[in-house]
Amino acid sequence: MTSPIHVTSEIGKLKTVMLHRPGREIENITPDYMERLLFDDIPYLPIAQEEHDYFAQTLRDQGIEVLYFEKLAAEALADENVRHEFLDRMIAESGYIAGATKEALMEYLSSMNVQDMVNKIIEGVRIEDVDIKNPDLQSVSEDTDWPFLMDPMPNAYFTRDPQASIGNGISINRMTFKARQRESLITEYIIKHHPRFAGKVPVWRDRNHATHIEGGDELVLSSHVLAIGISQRTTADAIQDIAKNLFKDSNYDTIIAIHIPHNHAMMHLDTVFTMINYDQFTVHPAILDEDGKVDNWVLHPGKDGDITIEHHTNIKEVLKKALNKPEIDLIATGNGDKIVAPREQWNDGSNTLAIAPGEVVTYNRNYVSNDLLRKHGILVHEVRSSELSRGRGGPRCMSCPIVREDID
Ligand SMILES: NC(=[NH2+])NCCC[C@H](N)C(=O)O
Repeated sequence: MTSPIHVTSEIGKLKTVMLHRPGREIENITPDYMERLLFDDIPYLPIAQEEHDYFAQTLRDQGIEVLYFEKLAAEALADENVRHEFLDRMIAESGYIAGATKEALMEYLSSMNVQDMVNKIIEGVRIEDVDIKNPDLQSVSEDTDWPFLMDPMPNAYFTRDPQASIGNGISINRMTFKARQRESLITEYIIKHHPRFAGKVPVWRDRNHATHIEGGDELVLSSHVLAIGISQRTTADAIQDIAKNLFKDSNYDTIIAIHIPHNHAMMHLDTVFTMINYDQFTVHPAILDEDGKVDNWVLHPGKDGDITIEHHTNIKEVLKKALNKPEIDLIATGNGDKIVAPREQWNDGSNTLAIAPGEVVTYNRNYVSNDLLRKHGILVHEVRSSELSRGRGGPRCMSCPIVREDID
């Protein structure tokens, strides 16, 4: 059976992509909840939506099919039994396994049409939204300083992270912070129950794990090579685990695990390193030492399902070998300037979305990095970025490729 997912590189011509249009969840951020919700500021929703529509249109203008996460979710939940099971699990993961609050949430959400229900779950449910008829101890003793029964998911517009398309399959990710963990439950239902995907997509690793991995760390460099960040969000043991499955069941035989600083500004590998052409990458100089080196480990299949691991520091040499290229061009964010590089990286200057080899979508605010990309022969489509960038994610974070043309 042919899989509806096909992604064998970071750069092959993008054919289908999944986005989420930011909704009212963004208006459920306040200064007190910002940190817990992984935001540094509060975007102005109408402009964020305009900017997002502009991003989606930029992709459509290049002939790319744009699917929406929230729409796929509603379609996947069309069947009443599936919807009931989903609500049960979503409410449980939001903190209510049984009891009066759970029943009230069940009743409130199931009374809506499916799309409104999905949107409401992403938006977050406030205490006063539901009527708890027969209060129990949990419902009366809840922390009333926290206004939500179900937390908002303001990071949902970063569709890169809850899952990652790899070859013909997908990894459905156990995410690190509570603020994002329920996003991949929605992915699980899309993959299991949406007619486009159901029964057709191998799952390389599901979300039933204690170890974490996020799509921003999972880079598909070719039809058999991946780079995965060891980062604030992705643990070494999760990489080893997905490696085991991929080496057994897919064409992937090489994983370059790259160690990056564990902090909020560089939470994923794709905030500091992205592939933009057969032999060109963006890189934030802060991940490299003075000699341009960074700790990385190359994983290959060994004997009897084992994995071999080699330690390296010269990332250029590792990439040349893995991709079979005589040279690799690493393009420094903000041209490596002491001020410009961290400023533009903060606003996702390294977070480029390649839509074809040598053709990328970037935020317009990172003009130094954008000009440099052009000097290196890259075709750059700039998109608006005043509000979207406040969530600390750029065009790569805001998109989950579903189909790309092969490059090799
Ligand atoms: N692939 C990425 N770099 N995604 C960025 C996600 C940003 C989001 N605020 C978070 O902290 O999770």
